[in-house]
Amino acid sequence: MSAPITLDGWYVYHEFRTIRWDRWKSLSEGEQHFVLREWNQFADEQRKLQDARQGSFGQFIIAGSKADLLVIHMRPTIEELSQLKAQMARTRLFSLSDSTYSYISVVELGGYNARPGVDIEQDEALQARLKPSMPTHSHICFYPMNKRRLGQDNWFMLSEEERREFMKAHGMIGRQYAGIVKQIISGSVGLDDWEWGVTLFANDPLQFKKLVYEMRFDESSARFAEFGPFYVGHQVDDRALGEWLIGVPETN
Ligand code: VOV
Repeated sequence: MSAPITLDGWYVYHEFRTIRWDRWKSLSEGEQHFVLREWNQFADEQRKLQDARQGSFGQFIIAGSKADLLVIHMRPTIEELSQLKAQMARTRLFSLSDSTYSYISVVELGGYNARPGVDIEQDEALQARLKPSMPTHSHICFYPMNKRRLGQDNWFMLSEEERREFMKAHGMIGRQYAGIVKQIISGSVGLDDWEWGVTLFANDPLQFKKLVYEMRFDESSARFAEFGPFYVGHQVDDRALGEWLIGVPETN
């Protein structure tokens, strides 16, 4: 039994934050705008790097009370992610918030995606999947997961053929959501507490529920999947982030 070959791309850093609302509310409006301007400047630098294909960046507001904000960075190295952590820690927005969860992983594709005779580095379509720009869909869903190792349901004891069959059925369900839900699967064995990070993007958050529910009935999930905490939210530009933090007067 040997581990399947994977294609690994950029490292991924999910950082979840909760705002210290008491401290935020104690700032004057001018101070709040200053905090936002500083953050927007940082975000702008990240978007420029993304445009130059040197990394990937997204900012999201998370629903529910597990977190308020999610920032995602992708970079070629772990060191760059640690640099970004320190850079963000130096911003006032991060001084006014606490980390509630973070996740480190690396974008992962099945080895069979490599085309025979084609250099992976020269395969533009593959490179775009291994080093993805942040999808522009309005909504995001993130959760970490494991494949079970329990008695008869031990994913890692299956033969290559069995695993391939399971993943084929899994992929068939996923394909029905082409153009509706985009997935970034990142491997985290040896990097973080779970084996994979699942980051889904869609313009209609109900499609997350439909897809994940459908997959629950598929054998690869029904028998083998174990899940960590789920997060759902929406992607924000700088203006929407500012309005969410400062509060906009209701119009009626
Ligand atoms: C948008 C939907 C979608 C699509 C099209 C899709 C397709 C595919 C394909 C073709 C492949 C095979 C490897 C490769 O070629 O990349 C995978 C691989 C994988 N997936 Fe997936 N997946 C989706 C979506 C999707 C979801 C929603 C989940 C969470 C499962 C659930 O129950 O909540 C998931 C998980 C995974 C995982 C953990 C792996 C790696 C497992 C391993 O052992 O290697 N995935 N996935």
